[in-house]
Parts: sequence; structure tokens; C-alpha cells
Amino acid sequence: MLHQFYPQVQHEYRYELNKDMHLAAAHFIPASAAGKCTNIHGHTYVINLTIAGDELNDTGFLIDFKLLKDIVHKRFDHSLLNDYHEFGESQTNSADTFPTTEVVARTIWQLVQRELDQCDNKPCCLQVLVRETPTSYVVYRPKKGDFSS
Ligand SMILES: Nc1nc2c(c(=O)[nH]1)N=C([C@H](O)[C@H](O)COP(=O)(O)OP(=O)(O)OP(=O)(O)O)CN2
Ligand SMILES: [Zn+2]
Repeated sequence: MLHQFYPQVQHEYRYELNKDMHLAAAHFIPASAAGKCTNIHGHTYVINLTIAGDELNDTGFLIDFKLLKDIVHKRFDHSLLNDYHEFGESQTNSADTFPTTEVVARTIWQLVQRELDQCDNKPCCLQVLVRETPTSYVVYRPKKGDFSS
């Protein structure tokens, strides 16, 4: 895997962990303004997760790298993103759920943070980077109010 440098997020936690992964998936954007992207096509998404926290768990992990891969890669690899309810057109504000790079990044943050909320050592996901093509990527950073506690 290509090792890359990513935008840094400022924080005061003791530990910061980063997990890279690749994801092969297809999608289409169901809006005529999306031009050629209205047609179904595929990407090898490159994803980087930044997790931070002050305490380690009983295994000495902030969070298991493998768990992070399972949350994202296991769920979406070799899939059509539009098939998932998170990216469905039937949602109330459907443009906000089209599988654009922005929405994919936000959705990954929601899925990851939901799992982290179950951990006693309370790690938090501070940044999700999703690269859709060699020249295009999005960084999603949650605001304080996006965390449940
Ligand atoms: N803000 C966004 N803009 C675009 C998105 C998106 O998700 N968010 N998506 C697309 C397309 O789906 C496409 O996959 C990526 O577009 P683009 O970077 O233009 O792809 P190219 O490989 O053609 O880029 P070049 O730099 O011209 O090689 C479009 N816009
Ligand atoms: Zn695309």
C-alpha cells in the first residue's frame, strides 16, 4: 500500500492512531448535474481514519486496527454503495445521502464513531479522509456537537 502523508488534525489527546485501507466499490450520483457520474462506475477508494484518546483498553490498544477495517472495508468492499440505506434516494433530504465523496466520508465517520462509543476507554474519530481518484479527496472532521458524549 502506498504510504501517504495526510492533513493533520489538531488535538490534545495523548494517543493518535491512523488506519489506512483500500476499498473497491461502485457508485453513481443520481443527479443530472453530476454529469458522467450519473452512470454507474467504480473507484478504488483510499481511506484514512484518525482516532484519538487519552486511555488505552485492557489489550493496550486505543482501538484494534482490525476492528476499524471490519467496520468499513468488510461492509463496503466490492459493493454498490447506492444499495446501502445510508446512501439511498428515499431518504428525506436525498442529496445529503447520495454517495458523493463528502457523504461517504461523513457516513464512515458515523459508523466508526458509533462503534467507538461502545468502548470504555472512549476513543474518538477526529478525521476521515476519503480519496476517490488520484486527484480528488475529501476530509471530514466532526464538530464537538457531533459526539454523543
Ligand atoms: N465535490 C464533489 N465533486 C465531485 C464528486 C464528488 O463526490 N464530490 N464526484 C465526482 C465524480 O464521481 C468522479 O468520480 C470524480 O471526479 P474527478 O475528480 O473530476 O475525476 P477525474 O479522474 O476525471 O479527475 P481529473 O483530475 O480530471 O483526472 C465529480 N465531482
Ligand atoms: Zn465516482
